[in-house]
Amino acid sequence: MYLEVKSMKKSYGQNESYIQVLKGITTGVKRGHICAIEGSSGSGKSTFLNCIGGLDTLDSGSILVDGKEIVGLKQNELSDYRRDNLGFIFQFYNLVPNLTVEENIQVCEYLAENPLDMEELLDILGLKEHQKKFPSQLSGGQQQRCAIARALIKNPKLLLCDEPTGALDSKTSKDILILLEKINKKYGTTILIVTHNNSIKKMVHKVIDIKDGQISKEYENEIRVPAEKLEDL
Ligand SMILES: Nc1ncnc2c1ncn2[C@@H]1O[C@H](COP(=O)(O)OP(=O)(O)OP(=O)(O)O)[C@@H](O)[C@H]1O
Repeated sequence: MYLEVKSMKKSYGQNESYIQVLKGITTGVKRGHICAIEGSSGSGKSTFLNCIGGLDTLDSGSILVDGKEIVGLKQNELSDYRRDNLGFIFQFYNLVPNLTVEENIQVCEYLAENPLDMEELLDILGLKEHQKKFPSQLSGGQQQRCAIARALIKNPKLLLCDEPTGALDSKTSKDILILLEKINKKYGTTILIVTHNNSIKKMVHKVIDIKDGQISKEYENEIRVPAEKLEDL
């Protein structure tokens, strides 16, 4: 297993506002797999992803990433972990508005020890002709491709995506999913995708269904549908 989560518990607030969000999640994702995390609104999907990404801390439990325990790391160790291992993609692209596409990606390139080739990445993501543009001059899909390029330039081993197609139309969503599939094949990136969309479940290696802070169902797909063939996105 590339990712191993054991008895993950997480709560927020105190007294009347206390809420136990994750109630002891134990699961794992194999190296190089794409995994969909699904569940109804408020079930704890983003919290689960944020804890794995070191953006939030657990109450108790363990998270092993490539055999390394990340629970209990100090802030600077967590920053190193995120910098060296992780890429993040969110529903809203979080690009820096006064930097061009190229510059938005370069910000992360400088932080990386072994960055991917910028030209190759721009080519794969269909961004070459847009590299000198600012985010406001791009469509939603183009902005998301830029956000993906920014997450990928450092060649992260683990890519965490929170509703990556949540703000996109069906055609653009498919393009983004085809790209994620391509990246997974080409670089062997392990990818976690939080999603509300039932179609995405068909293209992934594994599905984890979270209900009320617990895993209600998890399974591996024996046959995967290529992103290109997905319907109802
Ligand atoms: N920082 C926080 N402080 C207090 N409560 C929080 C915090 N973050 C999340 N929650 C609560 O935890 C619960 C789970 O939230 P989470 O965002 O993980 O759910 P989700 O399954 O990703 O939902 P959605 O699909 O709507 O994004 C919700 O009830 C939410 O209000």
